[in-house]
Amino acid sequence: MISVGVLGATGAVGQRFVQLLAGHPNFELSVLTASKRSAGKKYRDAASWRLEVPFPEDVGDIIVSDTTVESLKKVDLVFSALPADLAGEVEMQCAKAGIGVCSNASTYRMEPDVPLVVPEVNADHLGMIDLQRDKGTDGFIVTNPNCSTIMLTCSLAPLRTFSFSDIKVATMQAISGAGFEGIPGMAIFDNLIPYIGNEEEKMERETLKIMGTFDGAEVQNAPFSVSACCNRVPVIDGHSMSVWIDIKDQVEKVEKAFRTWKSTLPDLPTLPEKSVDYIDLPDRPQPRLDRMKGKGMTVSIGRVRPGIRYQAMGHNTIRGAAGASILNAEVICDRDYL
Ligand SMILES: NC(=O)C1=CN([C@@H]2O[C@H](COP(=O)(O)OP(=O)(O)OC[C@H]3O[C@@H](n4cnc5c(N)ncnc54)[C@H](OP(=O)(O)O)[C@@H]3O)[C@@H](O)[C@H]2O)C=CC1
Ligand SMILES: N[C@@H](CC(=O)OP(=O)(O)O)C(=O)O
Repeated sequence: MISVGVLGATGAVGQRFVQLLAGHPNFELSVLTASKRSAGKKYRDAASWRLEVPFPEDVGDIIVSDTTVESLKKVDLVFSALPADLAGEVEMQCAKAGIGVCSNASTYRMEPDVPLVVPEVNADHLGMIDLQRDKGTDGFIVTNPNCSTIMLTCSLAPLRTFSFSDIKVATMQAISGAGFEGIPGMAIFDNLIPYIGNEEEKMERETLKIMGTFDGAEVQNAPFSVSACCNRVPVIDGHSMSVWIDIKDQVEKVEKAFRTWKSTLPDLPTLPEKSVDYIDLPDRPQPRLDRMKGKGMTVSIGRVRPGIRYQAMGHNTIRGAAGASILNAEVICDRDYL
């Protein structure tokens, strides 16, 4: 078993990590960190448990630690669910201390030697870990993308064999994406907020890095353009998006690609049977009905129409955050980087 820690374990993504890691066949949860407000308390008292699944009693007595590298001496790998403005320093200290870091935070995503990985799309970018090691880092930092970017890039994986140059996307994002204390009920109930700070820019730049080619030294960005409009809607979990991609006159072939595409990854505990699932119904995918498909790791696709236009949806704190990071870690172990 590999001993692991979760940074920011009491938050919306942190609780998902704890849920998904409790009982994981390869990772043993041994350290949970949060702010000074929570440090020193038992996890069951520090985390106000807000997920729809029962609290994992086995980890309830772990004493929450301060988020410092000293607290993490007994772990080999940490999953980071820290706010981006706090993640940078401690993640780098961990990597330098020989600990592997799989991070949700946006801090290092665009660094040239940091892999930004959706394993079904660009697992080969993990080769950037060698670049970090060449510079003397004993551990590593591997990041997963912004939650909406993960849904978009998963949906693009089956379309790589087509020729296209322009993608437009309009998102409808769940409120859990802003964290537990992120959006007051009075702001979102009976409403839509047509702005999520920096989200459009992140979707536009991260997609090009993920879909780009890594030659062993650097990533050449993908040669297409992405234009995003991001909206917050009163859904608890599940980011939806309408996508326009300039593939001409090939509706049936695109639909077939969505139905038949399979990733080439080996069997891994968090890899769903279908990373992309095409639903042949006129009013799907819907967050409430489809977000838990593949234990929350499947991106559902529907409504392929001429243009090409289609709809995509996935669970933002599982496929879009904690589950994505755990899958990255499983691939990292499978490739002997840890
Ligand atoms: N929510 C989502 O869908 C996604 C989130 N992310 C990213 O994941 C990260 C976490 O987001 P989310 O879980 O939503 O955020 P939350 O606000 O729900 O949780 C924040 C966590 O960070 C801890 N924390 C806050 N301040 C400090 C501090 N000064 N020192 C140490 N720990 C601190 C909190 O601990 P305490 O309880 O003690 O305050 C809590 O555990 C962010 O970087 C976010 O951008 C990425 C993809 C999707
Ligand atoms: N901004 C996303 C969640 C998030 O935190 O993304 P990022 O990790 O890119 O900041 C949302 O609100 O749904």
